[in-house]
Amino acid sequence: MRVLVTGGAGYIGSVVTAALLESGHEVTVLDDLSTGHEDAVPDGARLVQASLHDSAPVLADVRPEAVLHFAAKSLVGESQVAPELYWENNVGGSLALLEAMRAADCRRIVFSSTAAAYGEPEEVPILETAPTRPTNTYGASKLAVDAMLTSYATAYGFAAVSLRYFNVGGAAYGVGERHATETHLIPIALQVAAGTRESLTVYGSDYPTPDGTCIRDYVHVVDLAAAHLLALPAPAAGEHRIYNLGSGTGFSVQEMVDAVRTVTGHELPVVVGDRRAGDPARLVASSAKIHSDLGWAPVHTDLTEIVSDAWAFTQSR
Ligand SMILES: NC(=O)c1ccc[n+]([C@@H]2O[C@H](COP(=O)([O-])OP(=O)(O)OC[C@H]3O[C@@H](n4cnc5c(N)ncnc54)[C@H](O)[C@@H]3O)[C@@H](O)[C@H]2O)c1
Ligand SMILES: O=c1ccn([C@@H]2O[C@H](COP(=O)(O)OP(=O)(O)O[C@H]3O[C@H](CO)[C@H](O)[C@H](O)[C@H]3O)[C@@H](O)[C@H]2O)c(=O)[nH]1
Repeated sequence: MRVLVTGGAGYIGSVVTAALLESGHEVTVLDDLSTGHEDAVPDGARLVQASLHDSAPVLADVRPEAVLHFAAKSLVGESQVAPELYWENNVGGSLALLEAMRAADCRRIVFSSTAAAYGEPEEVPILETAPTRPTNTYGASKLAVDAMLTSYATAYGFAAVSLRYFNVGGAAYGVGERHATETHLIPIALQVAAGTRESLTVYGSDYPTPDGTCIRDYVHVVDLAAAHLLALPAPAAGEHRIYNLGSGTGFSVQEMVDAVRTVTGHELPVVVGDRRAGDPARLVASSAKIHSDLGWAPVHTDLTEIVSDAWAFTQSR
């Protein structure tokens, strides 16, 4: 297929671009390089540096058969203090993209949604039918785009899939997580191991979990890429599917610290700090739906493997 990947210079978008190229797809990346890197775009893909807001001429030129839409702002804390950036970029930008698709008669899309759409869960593992009550503007902006896709499927025959990622980790094809502003646990812990940061602050050790630290569901970016390839041709015209993507296993922050110590051999100084506002105690996905519909199952579920692959990337920089 001829595909357009928005956000293909970012962490997940660049890995999925490499996987698409490997499967024989023709890829154009649209990215404004606000948090991405030109050198992360895999060889073989064309980069057009543009914003989602200016995507119409790009769609008219490329005439893609499908769009994979990763481009977004995704810092939870920032979304709370500067919400306009999230409504403007994630919601306004996605609306501009959908309109550009409509004008170019491209009606197939896979969208990066998030576990943050659910907010504090009533039940774990989280099913797609769980209530969606985001606790931050980032999650709310992604949920708004999910709603947009449902209406574009109904009104305009879009074939759409929202993939709700849980915590993505690992690296592949020589690309990995690399942000000027880093908030995610694995890259921060690896910066400490690499000596570019002094210590890791664990946000709270008084949660109602076995070791008192938060539990998350870590999914390897390679498994995530495989899900995108399966999702791309799956929906019929007029259909909007929503799938969770996680490994189905929860690991605590403390277990992650232990894994990073094992993989890197670094003592990893840790400071126990206050809870971070809006962090649920336990987020674990049920990915049963995508398993039964598309046959997806995560393969790289070992925490050590996720951390090792991210560590190899960190060391390669
Ligand atoms: N990393 C995770 O654990 C995680 C979890 C759930 C969902 N997601 C979602 O997955 C997607 C990719 O996340 P990531 O971690 O790779 O982030 P990233 O910041 O590395 O990548 C996002 C890319 O989009 C580009 N971009 C942002 N706004 C743009 C705009 N208006 N026009 C054009 N390009 C723009 C950035 O330059 C960047 O290259 C995001 O939509 C994010 O919300 C990520
Ligand atoms: O320096 C840090 C960074 C994180 N954490 C903890 O580590 C866990 C993971 O935090 P991340 O920031 O790596 O990830 P989040 O769980 O906050 O966020 C992820 O899951 C969200 C769903 O709630 C969204 O999908 C979001 O896009 C995605 O990055 C949390 O318990 C957090 O409190 C620390 O203790 N110290």
